[in-house]
Amino acid sequence: MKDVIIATKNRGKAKDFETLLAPYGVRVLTLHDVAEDLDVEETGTTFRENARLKAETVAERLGKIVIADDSGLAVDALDGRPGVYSARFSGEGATDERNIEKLLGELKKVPDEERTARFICVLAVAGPGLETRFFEGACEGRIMRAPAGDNGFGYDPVFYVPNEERTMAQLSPEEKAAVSHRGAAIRQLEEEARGLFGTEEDR
Ligand SMILES: O=c1nc[nH]c2c1ncn2[C@H]1C[C@H](O)[C@@H](COP(=O)(O)OP(=O)(O)OP(=O)(O)O)O1
Ligand SMILES: [Mg+2]
Repeated sequence: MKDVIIATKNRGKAKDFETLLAPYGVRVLTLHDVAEDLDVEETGTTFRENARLKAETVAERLGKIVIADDSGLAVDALDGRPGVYSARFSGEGATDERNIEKLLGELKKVPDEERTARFICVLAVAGPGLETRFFEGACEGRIMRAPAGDNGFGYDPVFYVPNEERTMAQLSPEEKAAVSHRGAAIRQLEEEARGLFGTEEDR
């Protein structure tokens, strides 16, 4: 079985990738499996810069092809915040719960029709002797007034997906894969980088 290395320590993200890559019959490995000690500082100011940092640092360490995901939530009423700072939105020791609390607090006075937002995902693929490539996806939605649903991770419980009439956390993993920013980015990658997960015959 072919291994695909994702340069992440986020287990929720890793689960998303397992669902997304299930059709390819590959095994998903994360930093927990291949380089637990490695902590890449996300010093960039764009998703692309941070995705590059994570992918290239880990690819260099391992001497293998690595995919990194840098993603986040852009809220229109907050001029695109928290954006690249989504994971650190509530400051030192941030958790998904605290980030959601801060977000709902900042949006308290924002009326329903102005609560539009999007999830953004940039994937970077790096490897020895390869020029790093990028693939992007987005998913449009609205920020709820209270969390709903137990699936997924991060801001999923407060991200309402209009077409599904549910929050991201109320979707099954397969349903999320079909509509998410991460799903869109993987489909871009699949289109432009055929062979990365093995040839048709390998599957
Ligand atoms: O599908 C998603 N559903 C809900 N929330 C999401 C999603 N995708 C990104 N997010 C949020 C979580 C975190 O607050 C930030 C990602 O930050 P980001 O630095 O890319 O990931 P991370 O620090 O959790 O793990 P790592 O850097 O090891 O991959 O955006
Ligand atoms: Mg991170």
